[in-house]
Amino acid sequence: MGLLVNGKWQDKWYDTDSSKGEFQRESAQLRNWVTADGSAGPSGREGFKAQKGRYHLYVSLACPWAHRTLIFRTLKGLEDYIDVSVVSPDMLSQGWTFDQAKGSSGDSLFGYHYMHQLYTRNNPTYSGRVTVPVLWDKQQNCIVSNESAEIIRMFNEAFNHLTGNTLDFYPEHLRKDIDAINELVYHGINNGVYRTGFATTQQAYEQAFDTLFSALEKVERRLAGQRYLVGSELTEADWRLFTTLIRFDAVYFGHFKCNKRTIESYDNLANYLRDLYQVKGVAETLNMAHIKRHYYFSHTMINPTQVVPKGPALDFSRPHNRRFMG
Ligand SMILES: N[C@@H](CCC(=O)N[C@@H](CS)C(=O)NCC(=O)O)C(=O)O
Repeated sequence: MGLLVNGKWQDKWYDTDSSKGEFQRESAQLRNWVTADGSAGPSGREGFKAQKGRYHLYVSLACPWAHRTLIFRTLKGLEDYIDVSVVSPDMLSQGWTFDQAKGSSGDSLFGYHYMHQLYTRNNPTYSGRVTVPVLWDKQQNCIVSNESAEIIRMFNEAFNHLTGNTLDFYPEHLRKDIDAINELVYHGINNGVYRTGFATTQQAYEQAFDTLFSALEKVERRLAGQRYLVGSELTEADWRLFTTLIRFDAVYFGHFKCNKRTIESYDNLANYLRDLYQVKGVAETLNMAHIKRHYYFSHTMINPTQVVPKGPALDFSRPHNRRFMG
């Protein structure tokens, strides 16, 4: 695990000394947008027009942020438009690798060994963490974006005129509600599990833990009266929550010490999770072996033996009770 400093790779764990043991996530730096006509998006520069075969998505199947982009690629029918390379679940001294002997598909564009090579191809003096997902532009030979929250918005609409798929997970009339629930879910839950698991003082851990479970309990109550987070329509807010929930009992509960309750023990959350998992195409985006291997094997400061647990037994294909809800 490490980062680039002026284009040079350094093997370094997160610094929590200067923040009283708190894990602070670095903001994504590469923020251009693919748009239908190539005009600039909400940030970054213009010149990234939606075209078949032009963009390549780099993901880890273990990573909840990358998982969002894979789900959107599937739900928006983009498989033939955007191809994918998958890194190995092990993220050790060189960061993400394309080790085919260890579960990676290989880097199908450049045959690189390491993800950091892609970042320095984009910018030879890059400084920052080398994260997935990454959306790459084959035409301009550069990174479009390394921010999953924005990549899913691009997938949601930029290619509609090419694919004819007009499913909308960020509809105009629900945007305010979606933005509001995203805030709670991001800080409390998506990033909350990391803040809990990567805390290096008791106080930072307990604070993150309490924030996490209070957010989960809020969501549990909300889901008592409605099928999805903002009502009866399935939106991006649900998919953003889903990728954390699906990893929770297998990884965050034990490895990140998020162990007040399992998701299985919350009636609404457990049924809701199965409901989302059973949406057509979604189960195929889940790779529990990569998930467990990544966290337990890569975070050697949390789990120095690198032993990966066999359990728990989980079955997300069991029936759920949410079909007839409003
Ligand atoms: N803001 C980014 C965060 C992505 C992220 O943190 N990905 C993790 C994998 S789960 C990563 O690549 N971490 C490597 C590191 O922090 O060095 C996004 O949502 O796209």
